[in-house]
Amino acid sequence: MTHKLQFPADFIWGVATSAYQIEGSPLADGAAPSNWHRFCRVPGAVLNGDTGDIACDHYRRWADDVKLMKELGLKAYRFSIAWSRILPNGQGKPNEKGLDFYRNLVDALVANDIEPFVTLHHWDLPIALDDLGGWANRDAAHWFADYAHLMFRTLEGRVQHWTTLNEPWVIMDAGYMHGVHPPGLRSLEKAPVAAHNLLRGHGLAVQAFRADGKGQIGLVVNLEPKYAASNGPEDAAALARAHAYMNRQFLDPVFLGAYPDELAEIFGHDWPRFPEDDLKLIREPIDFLGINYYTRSVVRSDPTAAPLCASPVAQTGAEHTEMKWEVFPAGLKSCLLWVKRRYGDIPLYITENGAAFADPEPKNGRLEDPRRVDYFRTHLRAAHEALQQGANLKGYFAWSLVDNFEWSCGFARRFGLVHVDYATQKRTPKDSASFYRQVIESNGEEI
Ligand SMILES: OC[C@@H]1[C@@H](O)[C@H](O)[C@@H](O)c2[nH]c(CCc3ccccc3)c[n+]21
Repeated sequence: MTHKLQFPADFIWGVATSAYQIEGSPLADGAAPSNWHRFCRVPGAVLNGDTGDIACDHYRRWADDVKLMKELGLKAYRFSIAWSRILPNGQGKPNEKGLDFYRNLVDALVANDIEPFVTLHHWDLPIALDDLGGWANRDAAHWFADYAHLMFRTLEGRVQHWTTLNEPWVIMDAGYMHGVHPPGLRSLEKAPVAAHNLLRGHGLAVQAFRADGKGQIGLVVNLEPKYAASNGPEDAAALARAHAYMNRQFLDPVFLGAYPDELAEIFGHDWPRFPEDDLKLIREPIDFLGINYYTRSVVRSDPTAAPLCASPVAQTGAEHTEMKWEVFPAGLKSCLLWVKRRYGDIPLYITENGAAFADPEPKNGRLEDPRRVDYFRTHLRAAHEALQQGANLKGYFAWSLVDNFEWSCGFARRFGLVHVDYATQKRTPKDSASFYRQVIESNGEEI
């Protein structure tokens, strides 16, 4: 049964990808290795020892992939730029062939009336910078701002929507707290420093954009609404810590100019003293916020799970994706409304939303993925409800255009609207791609 949902006339419908997950050719045309190129080679770091060496071969197949986006009726395409193609040493002399790749991609998108939404950094840091301490080095903020400034000038006038960072929380939590992403650290001392430098880099890049960028600039965060496992005070306190650590840690400084108090409690004596001027820089106003939403979590107090002392409670009765994430569309609506209540009426984009399911193989050029169709349907309805209740939602980007390299899960998790046969690189649109094309054509009426 479809509902007649009305989205705003200028609502932007797109899909999202990221450089390391789809491009392949990591060392082509003067590019230097990234931290992920090296991390994939650490035994055990990635399932099945998969790497992004080929991925979806998008670096070579980009023109056909833009044609595919056109066929899918997409109005916008969110992608990231590989810093290590642009500045192989992370800083200094630009690599013209690296710049050419993104100039050509953006020109092809614009020629096909597909709006480019550019993410400057989606986790793949040049190894030269990783070797200088990466985001734990206070200079990282300046390396990032210089790279951003170069991209603003290079793509000036062709790109109207920029975002600085994709999910600084994941860079900090996975890379510096749990060591499951590069640089593979488990350091209570370095994690908050890295988070802070990510935010400083964001602030400096926004300042550089204000100086001579064109268009709009924002930040992309992952939000995961937290629900207490019980009404008890311990679970309420655990909820507050988990919510502060994942959802407020980056948005409070950007929009309110201060870190959540819970972070000092969580990190204890490892929580640094940050200069007031840093917080002023981080608060440089942005034009929009990108929200990546996938699931919620139910948390309980767990004194054995230091430093957060909050652990997730499995929702055994609920539907889950292949990532073991609960399917919980209501969480998307609550996220959007929470941001408006807490931070004001900043324009919002859902910059990622999607699901990995155990898809069948394509048959006669078709692939039935009813669970993914249902995931998109229920989440688009939730987004529409948020709109009706006042969310300043401007657009939606499905994750992802194609099956791709899912970080530590390698190619074993498929999020694509389009199936990729990695042996042949053949693309096959799934039923969810047809569903999404109808959603776009009807501007949300056919959901
Ligand atoms: O896991 C699916 C996608 C990734 O492929 C994207 O690169 C990344 O932006 C992204 N973020 C999230 C939600 C946050 C998260 C990241 C990693 C692991 C668990 C949760 C899900 N995803």
